[in-house]
Amino acid sequence: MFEDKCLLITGGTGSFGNAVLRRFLSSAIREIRIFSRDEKKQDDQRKFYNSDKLKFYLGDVRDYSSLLGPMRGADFVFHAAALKQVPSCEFHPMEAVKTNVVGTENVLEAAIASNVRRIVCLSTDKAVYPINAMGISKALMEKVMVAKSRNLDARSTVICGTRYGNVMASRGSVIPLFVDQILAGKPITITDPNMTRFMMSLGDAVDLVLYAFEHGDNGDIFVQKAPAATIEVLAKAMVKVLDRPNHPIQIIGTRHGEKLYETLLSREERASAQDLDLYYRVPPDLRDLNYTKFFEEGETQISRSEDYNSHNTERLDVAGMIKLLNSLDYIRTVVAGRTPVNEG
Ligand SMILES: O=c1ccn([C@@H]2O[C@H](COP(=O)(O)OP(=O)(O)O[C@H]3O[C@H](CO)[C@@H](O)[C@H](O)[C@H]3O)[C@@H](O)[C@H]2O)c(=O)[nH]1
Repeated sequence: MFEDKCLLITGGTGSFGNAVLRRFLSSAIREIRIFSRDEKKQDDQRKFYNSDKLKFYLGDVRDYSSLLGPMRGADFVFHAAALKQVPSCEFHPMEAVKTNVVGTENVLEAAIASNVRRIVCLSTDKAVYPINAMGISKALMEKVMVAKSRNLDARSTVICGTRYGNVMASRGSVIPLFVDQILAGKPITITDPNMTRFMMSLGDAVDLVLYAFEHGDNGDIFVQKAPAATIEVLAKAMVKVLDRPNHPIQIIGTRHGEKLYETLLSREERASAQDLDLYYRVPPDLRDLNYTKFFEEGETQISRSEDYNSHNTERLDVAGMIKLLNSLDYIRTVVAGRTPVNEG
């Protein structure tokens, strides 16, 4: 579907943008536009990929006018630009609102005005039952996405979204941290041994977004069914994979804004979601804008439903976690004694 087409990636210098480039640059796509505010990272990308298909646009999603040039003539948009660090959003919540909420509205308005055919917005499991400013701003981003998609004619523009969980071995995340601790001979720091997280690779995340591009209707949100593991299982698997079975483990307690488990689908969403084997598709709430039904009609199906979270999904044991870790390029590189490059 991307043959001879132009794709714009907002936040294109991030881990997701790079994963898309690795997947797409040798395809029949005509042009990939990278939109970001990071001049230095754009320069690095330009040198690293050295491809005529790549075009760079400096700008910020907060600035509507900076989006107009790159949108003109684009067929598809991946909207990946976001503030996604939990602590920084916690301390600067309005910055999260400006980038994640207002920025998304700007991207969608600019895309609609330019007749972009399909837009996929990236969200996170932290947007479901959110407890921190990052998750709250992403939840609102999803609402903006669904509201904007409401009156669109699908023959001109389709806007949909994806949510994914922790990307294994992404920059700054727990797997590279544990590797550094093990290699430096320092104890592995575990927050809470019983805390669970979904385990997805960067490749899974790209597959999910591509699926949304091909199959999404206006307002849909797609979620990948993923296994989960406790942090204790992850730590035990890591010391085995790195062949340090007796490495010390220290429990440090839960960090600020952190949940015991993450949720990919709320109870309501799971009740209405379409099960697509590998994925769930959550259709938009299309109740009429008159609001009457909102107050008068409940749904018994929701009362019987349960959310989809990292506590009740398929649970990996140590052997299963080891297998998954060994499938990551990052881990294979570490085990081979070479300098690893993060998955994202
Ligand atoms: O020293 C540590 C650090 C983390 N963890 C646990 O490991 C899991 C995953 O942690 P991490 O890889 O830091 O991911 P999250 O905190 O879930 O979220 C990270 O990944 C998100 C998605 O990319 C970003 O939005 C967040 O800012 C970033 O903190 C959690 O259960 C943590 O409690 C530990 O046990 N010990």
